[in-house]
Amino acid sequence: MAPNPASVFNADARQDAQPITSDKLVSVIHVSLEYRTAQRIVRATHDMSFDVYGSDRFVLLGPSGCGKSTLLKAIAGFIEPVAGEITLDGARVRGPGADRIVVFQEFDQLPPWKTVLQNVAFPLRVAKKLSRAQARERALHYLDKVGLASFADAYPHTLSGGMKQRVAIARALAMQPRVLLMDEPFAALDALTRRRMQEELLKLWADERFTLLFVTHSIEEALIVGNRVLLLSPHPGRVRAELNSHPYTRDGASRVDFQRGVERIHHLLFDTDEPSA
Ligand SMILES: Nc1ncnc2c1ncn2[C@@H]1O[C@H](COP(=O)(O)OP(=O)(O)OP(=O)(O)O)[C@@H](O)[C@H]1O
Repeated sequence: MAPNPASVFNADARQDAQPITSDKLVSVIHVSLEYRTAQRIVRATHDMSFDVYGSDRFVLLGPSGCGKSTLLKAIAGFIEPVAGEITLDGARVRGPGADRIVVFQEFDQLPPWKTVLQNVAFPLRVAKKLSRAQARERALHYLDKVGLASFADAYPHTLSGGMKQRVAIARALAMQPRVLLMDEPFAALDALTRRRMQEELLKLWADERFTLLFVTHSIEEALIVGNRVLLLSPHPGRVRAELNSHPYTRDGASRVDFQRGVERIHHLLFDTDEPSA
């Protein structure tokens, strides 16, 4: 992808908005993805390229059908490209692995027969081969990070949607993946909880500096969560633009700046007459 993408904000803000590190972690190189059914072939993405750097909060943003989820599944290793390749640390992605963990939108991603602690600890024992005590310790550490240490013995059905998503995030982070993949993780939450979860995610990121690849169709969410935002157009999904974002504060100037960013992205996504960057 272009090394110097446009900034949605003013020139001063741009310094904040470059990739966080220079370590190229995930590369999507001329990737096309398809679904084949008995009746037809659906091309979900066409010739897409971009790079995600270590500690990036990289957002895929676009309207329904632009292939965001498909792309995330391909990076997770569940779908193989029909053209191009995806690499992680320079090695071709050939299937799923514990180095890429996905958090989905659905609240039912936690086995209901396991407690919160067991939900977080179990994959650590299986995939990371930690002892029971080590897994418990690490699970409790990440449950504490998401504010749920006191719910360790609760079962998922007793938790709110936001709490379930926090458990899913703790479970993913506890695995310490190379990339955390999130597919509209807050889309099914009410607006207030969604906003709080976005802030909590940013706080977690500030503590842990994990690499995040986040899918959303909300422009506001993309600007809040991401430091880099890839805009996609649909049918088939293609890269429309890559933009930098930057952390914004609650002061008036920042809010105006934010609103301008939202409008600019809206224009880039939906108007055929694109303004120059
Ligand atoms: N299992 C499937 N079989 C056939 N076609 C599919 C399948 N899943 C997705 N598609 C098609 O692939 C294209 C991309 O879908 P995808 O779900 O990746 O888009 P998206 O940007 O994530 O959309 P949304 O925001 O609505 O989830 C769409 O045209 C969709 O109809």
